[in-house]
This record gives sequence, structure tokens and C-alpha cells, in this order.
Amino acid sequence: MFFGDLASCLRLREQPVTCHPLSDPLRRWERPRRRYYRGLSITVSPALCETAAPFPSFPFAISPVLPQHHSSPPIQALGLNKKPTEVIRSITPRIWYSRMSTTNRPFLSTMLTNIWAFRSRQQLLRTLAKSPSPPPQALTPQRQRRGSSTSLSSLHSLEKGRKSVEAPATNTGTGTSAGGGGGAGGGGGHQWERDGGKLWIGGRTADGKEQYYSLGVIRRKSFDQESIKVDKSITKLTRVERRKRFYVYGFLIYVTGKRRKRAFTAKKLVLLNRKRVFISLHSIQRREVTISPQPPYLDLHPFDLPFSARIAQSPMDNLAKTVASRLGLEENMPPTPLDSPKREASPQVKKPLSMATELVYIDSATGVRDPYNAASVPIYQTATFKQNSATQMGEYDYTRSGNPTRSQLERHLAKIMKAKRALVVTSGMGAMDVITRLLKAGDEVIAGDDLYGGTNRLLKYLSTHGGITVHHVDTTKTESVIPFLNEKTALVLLETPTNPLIKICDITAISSLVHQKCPNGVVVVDNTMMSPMLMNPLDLGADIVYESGTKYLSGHHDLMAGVLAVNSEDLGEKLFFTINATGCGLSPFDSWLLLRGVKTLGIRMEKQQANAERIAAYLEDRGFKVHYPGLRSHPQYDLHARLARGPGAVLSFETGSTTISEKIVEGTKIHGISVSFGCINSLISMPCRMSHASINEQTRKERGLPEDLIRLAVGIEDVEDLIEDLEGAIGGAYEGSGLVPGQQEA
Ligand SMILES: N[C@@H](CCSC[C@H](N)C(=O)O)C(=O)O
Repeated sequence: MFFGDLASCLRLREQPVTCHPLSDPLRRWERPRRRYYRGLSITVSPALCETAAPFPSFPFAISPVLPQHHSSPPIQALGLNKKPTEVIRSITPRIWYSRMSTTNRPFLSTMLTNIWAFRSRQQLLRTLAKSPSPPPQALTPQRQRRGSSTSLSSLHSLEKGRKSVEAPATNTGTGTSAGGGGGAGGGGGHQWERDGGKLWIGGRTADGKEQYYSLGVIRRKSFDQESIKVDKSITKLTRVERRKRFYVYGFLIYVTGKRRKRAFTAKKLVLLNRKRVFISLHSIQRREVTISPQPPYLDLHPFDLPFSARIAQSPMDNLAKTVASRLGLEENMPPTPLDSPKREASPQVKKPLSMATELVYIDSATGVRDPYNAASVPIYQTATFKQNSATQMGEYDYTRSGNPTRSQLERHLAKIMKAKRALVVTSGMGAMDVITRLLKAGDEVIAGDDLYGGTNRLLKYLSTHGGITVHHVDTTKTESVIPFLNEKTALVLLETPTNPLIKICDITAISSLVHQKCPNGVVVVDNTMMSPMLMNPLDLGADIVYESGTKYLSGHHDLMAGVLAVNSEDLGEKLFFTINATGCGLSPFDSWLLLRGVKTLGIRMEKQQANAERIAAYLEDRGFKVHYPGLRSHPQYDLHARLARGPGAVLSFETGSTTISEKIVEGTKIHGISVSFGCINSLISMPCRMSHASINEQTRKERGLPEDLIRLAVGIEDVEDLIEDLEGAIGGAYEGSGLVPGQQEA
């Protein structure tokens, strides 16, 4: 197939096209042999075309791709009444013809690679500006299928079984020749149909407009294996896969070539029946993903090979609506910014990178790209984002809903938290609040009896105001959880190590029990004390992990933040919904600070943990009852070692006397008397007076929280100085008391 063939048959439609002013990545893409122009993408959609031999006329859709390469507003149809070569030549004198198909099968991918390339974006924009816009009815059935007066609704009827559109006879051939297969009577759809596995993506937007965005080839792997089951059209994709070019265009699924390892995954495609797939657009992931801000969901209709072409008709029909509501997803859900795609190893990377490296390394393929390759992700200190038009919304519109700096942080966190999606909010308790919004009256929550005071306070509030039943049990004994597991159990909250008694919960065992016994049970783990450096609860069976970003993740106590991470798309969407709806997303500046902090988590934690191990041993030698999972004396030493990669840097110890404890705390100099932990500076506190003061004394007593407990959050200072500081304070506190460390005050 040659570009010239297309010249006689292309008909373009136009809408204003704008490019991001910073986007000029062409040079980058000239280098590899694939010649995509990344600033603008062109989508050829036979779904919308008039047919002309040997090809249908392909309306072009031009989609601006933001410089970060992850975002594209919905395809904007470009409808110049010019032949494509004219258009393209008027845009640029330089056209590359690469990867010509020798099979004559008009793979969309082939064509795209053939026609990519505009040297001058400005030139293109000027050209477009001069061209008249087509009337809205340009998307008439006649334009979709030559020789057919079938309307979209009749095609929809076809979907429903009224076969008002027959496949042109010419399309039942071998399917290997574009020219023959796509002959004069052939609908564009059939060209693709024979190649199998093509998807037409179209739909009705929230405001009722029909939009047809693209079509393409989707490879089987792109589907969530669980949900896709076997679909005839998809099983035909083997050939396509072999070609190693997998395209679904428009604003969704995109290109991958194994050589470049730019695979992506479409997730949560729910197969409604053999021919229809319901898809959450938010779930599409790819490094250079284009995500539609609207509508949130579309039906995708994979071709049914033996039958005639089917064009996506997707007002949200009842079935789709049912699925959406079952998934808890609303039709009118707001746009969601980037998903956080799982990192895929670059071809050069032979083995998985270690966490220490992952923390520092921002993968340019999964990260938000900056056109200037800024080494530090810029702070997008903006509340709003301008749109290309009144109807075509970009990925970002308002920072409450999403911001590129936050997106970059979320992607990075998702990677290190071994999550599919991470979200960041304004505090750890904010994260907890977002999670508890999954609850409804009548639900039951199981939480520990040794847990952070703020968590306890929020749960108490929910139980008194929200109709939620909260069971506080000793989650560090797995068997204590069992009697409370039932069909009403909605959340099981685990902190491990617990705060402040540093006991350990068996995340793996409890998660498995919850998932067996509670159909609606979600296991939530507060991983603040370990951080992703030391533990990844999602890998241990948890459904949601949250952390206070104020602590180890940022490390300097100069910001408040909360982090949520999930592997379930549904949960991710629900959490995002609350964040957007309530406006608790992290600000651009704090996102930037947190991202910067995360990069040093590895060395901070290493040093802090090493110091903590020394101090724990020192305190134990000194005669105190020390709670620290790095000590052999810890009753759950082995369990912790199974779950985590280190004991961390928070420990607590009992003196036997609250008066002595107060004196020790107040007698230190280097240790700051402060709540919180995870800072590079060492902190000392008395939980019952400070972080856990919101739990009343009676409850503290019932739960066995010692009033004399001292909590140490060990920093990066010289450990000898820290020990000397403690020794001075301890010596001073006991002087003249008649007590010795560990001795209970009468
Ligand atoms: N006054 C605060 C106490 C915050 S404690 C912070 C941290 N999670 C810790 O364990 O030290 C409050 O009432 O929440």
C-alpha cells in the first residue's frame, strides 16, 4: 500500500487542532525507525469513511498529544476537503514513507506510520485555521460506509440483531488484500474486520453527542485476562500479534512494539457478551497513554468476524449501565487524570531494579514527560488548565481533579508501592478518610486495638455518626479476627507494626481469611511505619495500602501528605472519585516536595534503621522492656521478618514509671519532643500524652496501652550522639528515684 493510493480517497474533516506549546518531540522520534510525530497524532478511521477503491476514504482525526505523552484530548476530527497528500504537503514538505505494508492489508498501524510527520506544527495549524469546518452532520452514515445509507442508529439496531446492513460481498474474501478486500463496495469496517480483533470505539458523550473516535487492532494480551474470557474476534488476533504492532486508536489504547517495549495494558474490559465490551476509559494504561476525559465509559464492539461490520454505538445502554452500577462507577463520573501504570522493564534492564534504585529513578517512559527533559519534575503551580475548545476537554482541567506534578508523584509512588494506582491527598488521615468513604451505614469494620489515635478517633466518629459498627480486636493475633468476619465486614484495618506497641499483624493470613469469608471485605494496611522501602502490603494480599506521606516518604517533616495505593482499578476509581469530590488532592508544591523526599527514602531509612537497631539494643541492655521487631526478643520477630525487609526505625520502651518517662523525654537534647516519626531528626514522645491522647484513658487502659510508654523515632544523626543523649536523660531521670530501669513504680 502506498500513500499515493490514499491520496485519491481521503476526505478530511476539520476541527481546530491545537498542540501543546511545549510539545516538539519530533526530533526524538525521528531517531528510531518508527516515525511517529508525537506532537500530533493522526487517526484514520474507516468507521467514518466513504469507501473508495482500493481504500475507503479515511477521515482523519488529529489529536494533540501533550508533551508528557500521556495525554490527549479526545480525537478531534480533521476534515479538510482536500486530498490527503495535498493536506499533508500543505502542512509539510516532508513526508516519510516508512513501514509500507507489503501485504496490502491496510493495517491502521501501517498507514499511520506512513503518514505521520509534520515538520512544522505551526504550518499545520495555519493550514487548519484556513480550512472551513465541516457541518456537524459530516458524520453521517454515508460518510461511514460508502453506498450505505445506514444510519448510526440502524447500525445500532444491527447490533441488536436487526440485520439492516449487510456485509458487502467483496469483503468475504481471503482478507489479505486491502485492495481487493476493500473494493468499491466494501465498507471500511470490513477491511479491518478480516484482520480480526479490531475495535471500533465510539460512543455518546455525557452531553449526548455521538463521537466516534477510532478503531484499531487490539491484541489479546491487552485485555484483562480475567474479564475478557474468550471472544471470537479476539482470538483471531494471533496474526496481528505476530506483527508486533498493536493499535487501538483514538483516545484510548495505543501502540506497542515489542522492540521498544512500549506495551500497555487495557484493564477492566468487562466482556458483556461475545461481541461487546464495556470499558472504563480511565483504566487504560500505557506509558504514553491517551486518556479520554469524556465520556468516562464507552462500549467497545470488537468485530465479529463472520458477520458484517459493527460500528460502535454507545449510548450507555442498560447492560452497560448495570455493569457500571455494579462496579460502583457512575456514568457521569468526572474525568480522571493519569492512571499509574505499572512499570515495565526497559529492554536494557535485564533484572528488576532494586528498591533503592527504583526510589530514585523516574522512568521517563512511565513518567510524565517534560519537553525540556527537566531533571526535576516541574511544579505545575496552576489551579486551572485551558482547554482546546468548549467541548473537547483535556486531561487536566482543574487542579482539584488532577495536576501533572501530582500525576508524576502518583506514578512514581505506584511503582514503588507495587501498585497499579497510587493517589495522594493532603494528609495520612485524609487518606484514611477517603478510604472510609467506601463505607455505608450498616457496614462493619474490624480494626486493631493498638492503633494510631487519629485512626481510632475517625473510626469512633463513624461509629457514632455514620451507622458503622467498629470492632477493635487484637489484629496481631490472627485468630481474634475470625469471629468478626461476616458478610457485613467491609473494611479490615491493619497497622503493622502497630502504633505505639510495635506489634505485628500477619497481613497475609488475615487478608486470605477476609477474602475467603467476607464477600465485600477490603483489607486496608497502614504502612506508614515501614514505608515501601521495607514492606509492600499489596504483595502480601492487602487491597488498599495507605501511608502518611508526612513521615518516611517525605522524611523532613516539612509537609503533610497521605498516600493511597491499590491494585484494583475499581477501588482506584472509587478513591479518586472521593478525592476529586471532596477536594483533598495534594497540592502541586507539596506533591513536588514529596516526590523529592521519596528519592532519598532509601538512604534515610537505611541509616535510621541502623541507628534504631543500635538504640534498641542499648535500651534493652539498659534493662528496659523494648518493643522493636529488630530485636530477637520481639515475640513476633520471625513473623515480621517474613513480611518486611527490615524492622524500621520506630521503637518504644516501657520504663515502669510515667514520672521517669516524662523526665527521660524532657531530659533529652538532640531528640525532639514531638509527635510523628519518619523525619531525619530523632524524635521522642509519650504516646499516651501526645499522639494517642485522643484515646481516652479508660480505653487506653482496657487496650493495655502503658501510660509510661516512650516512643522513639530514630533519625539519621550519629548514633553515638543519640545514645549519649538518651543515656544522659535516663541517668538524670533515675537519679535519686530509687528505681532502676524496667522496675515498676509502686
Ligand atoms: N495532635 C495530633 C497528633 C498527631 S500524631 C501524628 C502521628 N500519626 C504519630 O503517630 O505520631 C492529632 O490529634 O491527631
